[in-house]
Amino acid sequence: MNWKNRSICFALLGLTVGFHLHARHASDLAWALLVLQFFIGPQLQYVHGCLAANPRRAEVRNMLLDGFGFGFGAWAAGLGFPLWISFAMFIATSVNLIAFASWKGWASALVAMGLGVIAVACVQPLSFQPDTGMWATGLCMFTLMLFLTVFAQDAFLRASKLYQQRAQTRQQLTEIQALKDLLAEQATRDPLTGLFNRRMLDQKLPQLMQQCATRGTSLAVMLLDMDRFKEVNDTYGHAAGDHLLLALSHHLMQYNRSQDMVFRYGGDEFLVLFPDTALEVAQDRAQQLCEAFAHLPRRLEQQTLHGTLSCGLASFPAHGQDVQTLLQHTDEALYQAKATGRNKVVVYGAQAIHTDSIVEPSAAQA
Ligand SMILES: Nc1nc2c(ncn2[C@@H]2O[C@H](COP(=O)(O)OP(=O)(O)OP(=O)(O)O)[C@@H](O)[C@H]2O)c(=O)[nH]1
Repeated sequence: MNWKNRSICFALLGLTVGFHLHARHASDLAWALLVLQFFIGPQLQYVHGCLAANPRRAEVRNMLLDGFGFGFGAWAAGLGFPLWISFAMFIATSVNLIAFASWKGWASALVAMGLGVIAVACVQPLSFQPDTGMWATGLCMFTLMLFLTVFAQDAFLRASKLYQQRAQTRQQLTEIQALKDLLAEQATRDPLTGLFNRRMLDQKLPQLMQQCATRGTSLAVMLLDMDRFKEVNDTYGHAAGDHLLLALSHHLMQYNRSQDMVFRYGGDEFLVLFPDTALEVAQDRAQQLCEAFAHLPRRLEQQTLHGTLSCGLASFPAHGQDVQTLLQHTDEALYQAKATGRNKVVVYGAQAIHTDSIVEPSAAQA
């Protein structure tokens, strides 16, 4: 309970006990104790709580002290257990401590109050005078009601805050998950073309090989490389080179069947996987793809860029039964295409086939 609510509830309880003391013509000592416990005490406890290294523990200590002090000890037992006052004090102490430590708190409230009774019993015989006057009873009921209301309101505010925090945490978790998904997606994509990168190839190729092996089909692997691409960069600049790379990636995606997968293998090299595809079919597709690309003029500002492609083809399981061998043989086929004049499709272990395309060099007419 906060300082304001605590001060008000204590003042009202002090007033209640005051009415009772007045009716009984209490001694000056009783009045002094009353002022000390109900009016000065909460302020001292507040200061103590603020200065404490562990405010929560200090608050529990304060409540136990309350239980001992105003509970059965100094007031309830000392005054002969006035019914309403004792009841209100017991409820207040119990509820406070239960809120902090559940049933353990309730037990400690009982112990604190019991010690209070024992303390009184040590100095005077215990008596039982349950009646209180109308004012004391009425004020006591009002105080108890106010205390419980304030307590419930406090609980409501804390629960609302907790609910809000949970909602925020859920929202943050959703955002973190979205970011994680985005990062995972970005980690598998080439930033320039948006195509899958080599990391993704490392995941997908073994899966597709396994899939084709299970189905008894073949997987064709095509490795493409732009011919004399360095000249494009050198002649027209890096941006023009990027432009051509993007054009090629769009072209590959257009020629792509839904089951095929296109990867940027690195630099000006692209790799296409044709699952469940016979080598001859893949070869035809490669042929068409390269020819179409070579005939496709791409305008960049004042220039028209042309590019031809060299292409190596290999097939699983015929040309390699593991990832490394298959890629190595595809690369060798591409190397052969380059070595034997570029602008052609070469199947691993077979004769090169010239692409019916424009004349090299690959780039450039204004
Ligand atoms: N514009 C651009 N150029 C790149 C990029 N990545 C690599 N390159 C360039 O691509 C060129 C690749 O050249 P190579 O494949 O080695 O040689 P080439 O000129 O294509 O000749 P051949 O392959 O033998 O026909 C290099 O000049 C790289 O700097 C890129 O993202 N953008």
